[in-house]
Amino acid sequence: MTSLFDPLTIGDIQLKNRIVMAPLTRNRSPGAVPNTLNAAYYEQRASAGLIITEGTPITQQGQGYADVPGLYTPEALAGWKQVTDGVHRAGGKIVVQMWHVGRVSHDSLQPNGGKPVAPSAVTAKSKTYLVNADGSGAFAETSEPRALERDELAGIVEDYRHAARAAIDAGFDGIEIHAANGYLIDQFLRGGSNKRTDDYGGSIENRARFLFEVVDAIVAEIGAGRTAIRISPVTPANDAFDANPQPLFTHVVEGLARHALAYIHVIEGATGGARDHQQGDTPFDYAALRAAYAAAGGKAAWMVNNGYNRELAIEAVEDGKADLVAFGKLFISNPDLVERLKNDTVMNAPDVGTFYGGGAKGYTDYPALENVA
Ligand SMILES: C=C(C(=O)O)c1ccccc1
Repeated sequence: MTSLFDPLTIGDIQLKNRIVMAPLTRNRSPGAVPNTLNAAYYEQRASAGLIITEGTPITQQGQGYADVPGLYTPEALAGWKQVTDGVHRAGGKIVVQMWHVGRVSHDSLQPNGGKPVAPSAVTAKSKTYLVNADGSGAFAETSEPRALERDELAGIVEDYRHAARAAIDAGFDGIEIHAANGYLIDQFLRGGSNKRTDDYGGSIENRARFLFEVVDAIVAEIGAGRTAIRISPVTPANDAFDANPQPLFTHVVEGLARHALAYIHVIEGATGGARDHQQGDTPFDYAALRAAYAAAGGKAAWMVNNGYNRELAIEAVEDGKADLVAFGKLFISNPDLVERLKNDTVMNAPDVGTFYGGGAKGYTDYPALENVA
């Protein structure tokens, strides 16, 4: 029987276990440049089978929150090289989550203070995180976006391709395309945010077109075995909504089956919330989604996330419902989570007040077991 603690090869990447550090925004990279504190934080967690970095914007246009690390300047790429070197020295594997926030942004973060971009000029009922002149951080209403012109889309696909190449050159073992949580790619997918009347809007096929163009470009650049994707079929995060998610995401995974990707990462339910959250008339059927992916020839590892504890995670892998389980908050407060799960030991409780912004407090100062008196 397969165990959560067994090794696994996903695409071109060999993992020592099936426990994944989920992408976690922490807003601790001023100037969008990863720093030595970030490197220490990730290195502390290198016992994970796989680390997925926090969301990392591919361009300034794709930046929606203050002090998140980018993937688009030489300084940031040098900073990421520090991170990947440290994780590899500690025996870990790490992929970067490539992020374009679309409408979930603020004019003050955009090039020349312009409007954020989106499939349509529909403002997200959401907030983003800004850092004030005095260094204090605060959440602010997202700005009204402008609709992307059709002839701008190829340029953004090129930005994803270019960033994927830069990520591999910075030492990452692969990349995860952020297609979840109401950000740009998800905005194209969902009917609530995509009101386009061209061939990128309307039908499910049209709304998924941009996603597949991004996936195809990245696979062509770095190979399918280093490419993965995160989706969130029913999350309401960042005002994401679609009235009929099952056929929409069935079409998405059937299209993804064309490539031998490393993994498919699925957020079950509302991100950070109820696992049984529902959008549309019927509960979402995750088993049917995976079955549709397999029926279309998909062979990538299946990663699940949201609200998993030790028991649920062990059961999901043993029952064959998942190949990998991603943990978020538990990895924030337990750098040695793998050991704690393996030995079923006590866990450090996460300090919600230090999730976003700040320094070492609530970031690199959580004790590992050997440091617990
Ligand atoms: C990248 C994020 C996501 O995927 O939801 C995020 C951004 C800000 C705060 C929490 C999470």
